[in-house]
Amino acid sequence: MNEMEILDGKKVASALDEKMTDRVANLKKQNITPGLAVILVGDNKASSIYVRNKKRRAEKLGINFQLIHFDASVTENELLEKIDQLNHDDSIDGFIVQLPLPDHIDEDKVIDAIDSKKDVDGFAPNNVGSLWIGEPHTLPATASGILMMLDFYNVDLDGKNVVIIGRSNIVGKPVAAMMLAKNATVTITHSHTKNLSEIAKRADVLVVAIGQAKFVNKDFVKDGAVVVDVGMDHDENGKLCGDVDFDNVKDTVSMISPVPGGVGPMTITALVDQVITLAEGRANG
Ligand SMILES: NC(=O)C1=CN([C@@H]2O[C@H](COP(=O)(O)OP(=O)(O)OC[C@H]3O[C@@H](n4cnc5c(N)ncnc54)[C@H](OP(=O)(O)O)[C@@H]3O)[C@@H](O)[C@H]2O)C=CC1
Ligand SMILES: Nc1nc(=O)c2c([nH]1)NC[C@@H]1CN(c3ccc(C(=O)N[C@@H](CCC(=O)O)C(=O)O)cc3)C=[N+]21
Ligand SMILES: [Mg+2]
Repeated sequence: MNEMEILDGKKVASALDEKMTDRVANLKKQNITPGLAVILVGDNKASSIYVRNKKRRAEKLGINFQLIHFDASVTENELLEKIDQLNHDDSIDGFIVQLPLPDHIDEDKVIDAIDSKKDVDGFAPNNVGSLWIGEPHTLPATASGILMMLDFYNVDLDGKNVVIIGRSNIVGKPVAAMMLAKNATVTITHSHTKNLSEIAKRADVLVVAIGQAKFVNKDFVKDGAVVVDVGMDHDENGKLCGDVDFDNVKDTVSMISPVPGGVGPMTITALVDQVITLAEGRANG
């Protein structure tokens, strides 16, 4: 049995909050308050948790947080109008449109409408392009938060075999880009992947982002692997859980991020860090 270490996102987040609080205080001396807006459509569970925790953290750090909550029946045009307004609102440094959107709305069209300078999710096509070729303007928050967390625990990615399960634009692909930039050997897997557990078992670092409660068990995990669980799922009792069956793998892994208390708080840290950085850019004209 291994000595297992918890990748404690909550702890890392509070450690990094101190520095961010100082940066916000410095901005306020220059009469600048970082501004973050969030557009939420409908009431997706994972999205609602995200909104609640962002609001809490933004208020704690002294960031101006604005929630725009539309009913699921909102039209694409109403949404695009709101985006245009935020693009031109000087008090808002960055904003995000929470995904998924209802089926009657074209996600690509919505993302395209976001001014890439305010795109704190890093979703706009030119930000995605910059991420893959280097020197990105903004970084997708979840991927960025995962890298901050691994860095905090001194997990070196250079030369490591990384396997990512899930290829979404919001998690899987940006994690791949960022880990590739750290010289990891990256494999991206998805629902068409054959022999998934065998491939996953080759990973030194396994990142799971699929949205299937407790899907990954020890058949997928090499002895001593580092496991990052991105899932925000609910178990059969309606309790929040991840994509990884924590109890099943805990004696196999060397490190694992729990749900809750792992990647979630780090996503918020990365998002807020980015908003503060954009506000600092505004302060420096
Ligand atoms: N903590 C955080 O900060 C965040 C958490 N999340 C959570 O992470 C999870 C994933 O989110 P997201 O990336 O948006 O999900 P999506 O639904 O957009 O993508 C899921 C991906 O997983 C793949 N997949 C689904 N089932 C399987 C399977 N059985 N085997 C292999 N691959 C599979 C899909 O494959 P295919 O492409 O072939 O369909 C797809 O690529 C969710 O629980 C979500 O709530 C998301 C964002 C941030
Ligand atoms: N455009 C867009 N960008 C996103 O980054 C995005 C999105 N849409 N849609 C929804 C998902 C989900 N997501 C979460 C982030 C943090 C927590 C979080 O704070 N989790 C806490 C929950 C603790 C609790 O309050 O119970 C934790 O894991 O400890 C949850 C979910 C970001 N997402
Ligand atoms: Mg849609």
